[in-house]
Amino acid sequence: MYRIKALNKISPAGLSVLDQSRFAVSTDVENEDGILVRSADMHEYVFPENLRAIARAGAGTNNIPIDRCSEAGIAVFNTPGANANAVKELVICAMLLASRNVVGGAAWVKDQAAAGADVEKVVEKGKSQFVGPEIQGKTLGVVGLGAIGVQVANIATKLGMTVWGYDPFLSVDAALSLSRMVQRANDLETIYKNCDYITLHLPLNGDTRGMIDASALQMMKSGVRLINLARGGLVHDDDLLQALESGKVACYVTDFPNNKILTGRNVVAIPHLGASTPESEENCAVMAAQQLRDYLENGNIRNSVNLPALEQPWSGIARLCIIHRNIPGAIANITKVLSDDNVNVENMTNKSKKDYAYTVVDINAKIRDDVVDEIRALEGVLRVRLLSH
Ligand SMILES: NC(=O)C1=CN([C@@H]2O[C@H](COP(=O)(O)OP(=O)(O)OC[C@H]3O[C@@H](n4cnc5c(N)ncnc54)[C@H](O)[C@@H]3O)[C@@H](O)[C@H]2O)C=CC1
Ligand SMILES: O=C(O)CCC(=O)C(=O)O
Repeated sequence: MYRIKALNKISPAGLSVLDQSRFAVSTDVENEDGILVRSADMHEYVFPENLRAIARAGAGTNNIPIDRCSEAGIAVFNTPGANANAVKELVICAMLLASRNVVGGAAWVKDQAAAGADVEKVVEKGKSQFVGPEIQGKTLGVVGLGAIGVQVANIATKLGMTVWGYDPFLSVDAALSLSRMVQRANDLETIYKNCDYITLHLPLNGDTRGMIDASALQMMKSGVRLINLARGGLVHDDDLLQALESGKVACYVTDFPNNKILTGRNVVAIPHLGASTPESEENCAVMAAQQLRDYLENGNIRNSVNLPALEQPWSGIARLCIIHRNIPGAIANITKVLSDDNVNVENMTNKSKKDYAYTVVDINAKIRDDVVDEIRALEGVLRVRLLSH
């Protein structure tokens, strides 16, 4: 029985992937084998000895200490694309909210009613203060052309916008999905200087933290509208507050409000609702649970952010799953331990991702615990699991 801890509310459709006869899922299980998580901050999380995998039902993994997981031989999964449509739809909404001051207008109407005014009369008099431009004919800059950015860029062309996209690491899949109407920018400056609307769709990491700072804002068009449904940390709050105050930024719509940014003028704050649709929550939960199950039961890896993709059909009665450093001699050392003990390898796959590698070995005979321990003790080996079929 595998023990799975859910650190956030996970859609029941996802939980149903984990058959109750083999998986015990709860919020308070101890020494868990796997974790299902959405946005819970895991940076201070103490890993129990048994923990083998963390599945993030969502895209961003900045809430998970990836390096610490890798060193502990814990696979981290996410669910690329599973919530992209939900975010795309909210970005369209955000662009309109950034333009038409629906939020300000709606609050004003309620205030009028509360103050005893005849609302039908005052709306016609007062509405001019909420005038805002159309998005058709304007220029949109999309920073990050992954699962979400591509969808946003493509649909914006259909809304009559001129669209620029920037992504220095554009994947082949994303390039193939991107509309030919979207112009590729070679640098951020092109986006900053040319766009009336800028929307962020890239991960928060050491390179991107605080990228929207005074120097970036200075390059932008006066009255630019900034949409951030990616992560709050991409923006330097103090610099943005100044730009809002001066009117350089006409509106900032964020899915990641904090107390500081909420003090700014023309800030539309959404409580992290980008992926909060039943469809997206279900997609993410199902995908995360399937990946977690396949890893725990079969050692297969799909959509891991710290380990290579590897899927091997079973061809023996037992399977060794070895996470190790990506160093010369690692595979030779493993096969030597096996051959010294007369263990015949039926099938074997090795894949690497940056500093880490993963080797799956199928064998058709029982293997002694001390042989597994010998592999565990090899230089660079981080985690060994023995699965049976
Ligand atoms: N508000 C919400 O509820 C949600 C927010 N997100 C956020 O949106 C981000 C993007 O999500 P997806 O599109 O699904 O991820 P993705 O991984 O498919 O796309 C991210 C893209 O950003 C690009 N990128 C990386 N560094 C870059 C840089 N320095 N400059 C420009 N592009 C760069 C990558 O090459 C990749 O194409 C996530 O990392 C997450 O932080 C994602 C889903 C829901
Ligand atoms: O689970 C959620 O609601 C957060 C989604 C998100 O931010 C992500 O997928 O990166």
